[in-house]
Amino acid sequence: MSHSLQFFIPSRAPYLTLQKLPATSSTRFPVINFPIKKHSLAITKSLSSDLDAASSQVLDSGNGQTGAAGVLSADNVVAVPSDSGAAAGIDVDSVTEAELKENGFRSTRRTKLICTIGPATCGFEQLEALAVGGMNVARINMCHGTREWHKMVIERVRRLNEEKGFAVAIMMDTEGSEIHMGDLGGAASAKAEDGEIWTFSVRAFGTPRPERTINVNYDGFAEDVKVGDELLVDGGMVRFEVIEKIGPDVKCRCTDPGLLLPRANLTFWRDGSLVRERNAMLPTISSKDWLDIDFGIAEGVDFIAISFVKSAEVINHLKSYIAAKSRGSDIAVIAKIESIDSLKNLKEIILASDGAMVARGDLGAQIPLEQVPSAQQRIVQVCRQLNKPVIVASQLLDSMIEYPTPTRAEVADVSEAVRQRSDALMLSGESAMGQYPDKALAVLRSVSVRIEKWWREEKRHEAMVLPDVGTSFADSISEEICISAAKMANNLEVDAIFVYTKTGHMASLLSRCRPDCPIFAFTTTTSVRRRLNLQWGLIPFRLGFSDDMESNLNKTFSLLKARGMIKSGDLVIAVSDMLQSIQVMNVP
Ligand SMILES: Nc1ncnc2c1ncn2[C@@H]1O[C@H](COP(=O)(O)OP(=O)(O)OP(=O)(O)O)[C@@H](O)[C@H]1O
Ligand SMILES: CC(=O)C(=O)O
Ligand SMILES: [K+]
Ligand SMILES: [Mg+2]
Repeated sequence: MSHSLQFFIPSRAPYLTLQKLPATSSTRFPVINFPIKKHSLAITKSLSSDLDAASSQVLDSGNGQTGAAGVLSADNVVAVPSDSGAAAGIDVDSVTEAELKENGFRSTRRTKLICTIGPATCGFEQLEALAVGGMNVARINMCHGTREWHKMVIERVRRLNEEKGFAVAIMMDTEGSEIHMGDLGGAASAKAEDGEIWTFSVRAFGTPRPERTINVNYDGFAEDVKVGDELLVDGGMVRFEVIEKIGPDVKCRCTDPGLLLPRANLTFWRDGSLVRERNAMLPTISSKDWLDIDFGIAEGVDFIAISFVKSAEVINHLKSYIAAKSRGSDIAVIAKIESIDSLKNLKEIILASDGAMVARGDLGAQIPLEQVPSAQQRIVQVCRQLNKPVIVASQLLDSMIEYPTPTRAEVADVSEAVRQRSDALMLSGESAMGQYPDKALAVLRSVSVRIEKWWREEKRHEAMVLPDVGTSFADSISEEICISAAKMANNLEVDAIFVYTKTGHMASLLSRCRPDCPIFAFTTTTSVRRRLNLQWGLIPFRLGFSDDMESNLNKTFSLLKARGMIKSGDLVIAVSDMLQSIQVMNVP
């Protein structure tokens, strides 16, 4: 039985027709017992076949989606030659593969994990252990380390991806030009004791650094502070009171002792509020940041995270700079929300960006700590509504820098970020210089999987209204398709949603709906695949596909079945951004 429906489409989209799928589709992919079979609609965009039909037949899967029971060791990871055997051209990391085989679709982790790379994790084997443990994105912080060191880390992550089939993305995080201390002349830390007098100065001190002296990067420092001000290091980890100013030198008495770390952030407070005199005029992107950004573009990093964003203009400026400098490449810009100004201009900053980070470390030094949780919730919500990935960062498992188990409060904090359905969680010091980077990652992984499962079982999804984010009618169609597909997936309890997407946009629209099942995102380039690895619920694969959905599905089914990653009878919903349709089918 073949039906054809003609729909009147307004003249703004004359190329759209709405038709029923040919009977062959449902014959090939029988949708047993589901009325949807008979009403499977396809909205066909006839100008869509710009696909490279000859694109490669390689299939890569996402990495490290380890389930609750999915304990995998590094030696499980095998590089599969891409020209081997029946399932020709499959190249897949064994972490995802083993997980799908052993635990099925439902147990895959939806929340993505970011690890800051530092001295504790920069070796090839250490990076590999993180990838096996579920790292989706490796972050390098330009506040620390040399150019050579950053280059080495990028090369190692790349090699890991090439040799083992991972899709670990690289995020470069700029230093920004807020006020911070110097690098302590090479010392790892310095201890400030109660009542000690320290000198903070814009003067650069020689080596060895004189006792109890700290260099400050902001020229206006001595002019802007006043006697009686409170000086907070890293948002209050150590506190000083300003007692005297002598030219460029500011003498301070330690009132809350603690460890000073290299390049720690400095804020000063007067009468209970943050002082932002001329430092409010500091550029968001310093001259050093621009050099780092050039380096990031040249190295082809996947994300550039901009520290201390104050307005949307700086994001727009950077995006056009990247577009001019790196024609064709698509580096995503992540706005770090860590200042009062960024909270004030939140919506427009997020609209201009490709994603945002709740950078709670510095944010907690700029607003009262008790306001950080509500700010986090607001940022996560705005990002979800505007369809931008959001990262919750800093101090998630801070005690694990020193101890092998987290505190109960830390587990509760991680759970809350997962329950808010943020896209990604980030480790900072825990993975950069802590003693238990793998254990910290394992805690993020197991808490994520557990809380996601609990939340699905409870079916306590916030009924979030997802506003239109696109600007064209075609965009609205994509959004409606994704919202409907996600809803159908929940109601029909399907095993997975498949999305065929060249730019990744349809995949992100599906991710925004936070459906109960995982989303297999098939895309043609490794760079889009890596970028999708930041987004909630997406398992990104690279696959050469054509504009013929039936052959794409056939190919995908046989490739995945040959690897044991799906099986006959699994119920799947498929959407694509070429043929705009929703298909429901059992795997043949
Ligand atoms: N590349 C590196 N080399 C040495 N130490 C590093 C490196 N990256 C991070 N660290 C250490 O890990 C700690 C936490 O890392 P993190 O990236 O959170 O830095 P941060 O200084 O707190 O700045 P930010 O506000 O940008 O996050 C740092 O304070 C530093 O001691
Ligand atoms: C990550 C970061 O920059 C912060 O929390 O301040
Ligand atoms: K930074
Ligand atoms: Mg910060």
